[in-house]
Amino acid sequence: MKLRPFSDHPRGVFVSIDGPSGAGKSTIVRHLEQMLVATGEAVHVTAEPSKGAIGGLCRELTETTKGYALACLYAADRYHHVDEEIRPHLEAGRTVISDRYIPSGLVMQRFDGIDPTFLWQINAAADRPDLAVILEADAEVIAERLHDRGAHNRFQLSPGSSHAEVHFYRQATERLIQAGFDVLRVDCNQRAPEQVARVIRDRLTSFFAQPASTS
Ligand SMILES: Nc1ncnc2c1ncn2[C@@H]1O[C@H](COP(=O)(O)OP(=O)(O)OP(=O)(O)O)[C@@H](O)[C@H]1O
Ligand SMILES: Cc1cn([C@H]2C[C@H](O)[C@@H](COP(=O)(O)O)O2)c(=O)[nH]c1=O
Repeated sequence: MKLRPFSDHPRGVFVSIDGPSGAGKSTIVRHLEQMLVATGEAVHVTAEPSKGAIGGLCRELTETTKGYALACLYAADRYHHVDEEIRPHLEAGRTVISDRYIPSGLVMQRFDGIDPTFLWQINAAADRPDLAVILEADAEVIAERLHDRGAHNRFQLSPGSSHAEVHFYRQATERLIQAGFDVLRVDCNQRAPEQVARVIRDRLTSFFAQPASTS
C-alpha cells in the first residue's frame, strides 16, 4: 500500500520530544526532521524555551531564578509558543516537532522542589501533542554522555542529577499516560540516533499517514 504523507492532513501532526538531559533529544530531532523531509513531509522544527520574547527571558533567567517564578515563566512561554508558532504551523498543514514541551515542564522545575501537582496544573491548558515521545535511558548511560559532551545548564551540574531526572521523567510519563496522552517511550540505551528516529518515524507513519487514493 502506498502512503500519502501525513502532512497532507488538513491540520498537521504535532510531535513533542522529551527525555532526560543527554538522552539525545536534539540529536534525534535533527535525524527525524531529515527522515521526514526525505519522504516528502512538510516539517517545522521548534524548541522550548521558544524563540519568542518569553522564551528569551527563560534563557536569560534559568541560571539565576528558581522555583515558582521560573516554573510559571516556562509555562507562560509554552502558551505563547503554542499561540504564536505551533498552532499556525499546524494549521498550515505542517508536521511540528518540538524539542522539549510539557514533559520538560513537569520535570525540570522539580529540581527546584516544585510540587508535581502544581506543575501539572499550570501546564494543563496547553495543547496536547498528537504524539509525546519520551526518550528513555539509564542514568549511568546519560551521565556518561553528559560528561563527554559537557553540561548545558545548572540542573545538570548537581551531583546525582541524572538519577533524579530519570526518576522525575518516570513519574511524569505515568501521569501523562494516566491523563490519556499518546505517549511513545523509546529506549535509547543501545540504539543509535538514526534507529531511534526510525522508531518514531514508523510510529508516525502507522498512526497518521493515509493510504494514497488509487484514482
Ligand atoms: N542514541 C545515542 N547513542 C549514543 N550517543 C548519543 C545518542 N543520542 C545522542 N547521543 C550523544 O549524546 C550527547 C547528548 O545528546 P543531545 O545533546 O542530543 O542530548 P539532549 O537530550 O538534547 O541533551 P540536553 O537536554 O542537555 O539538551 C551528544 O554528544 C550526542 O552525540
Ligand atoms: C522546556 C523547559 C526547559 N527548561 C530548561 C532546561 C535547560 O536549562 C533549558 C533547555 O536547554 P537544552 O539545551 O534543551 O537542554 O531550558 C526548563 O527548566 N523547563 C522547561 O519546561
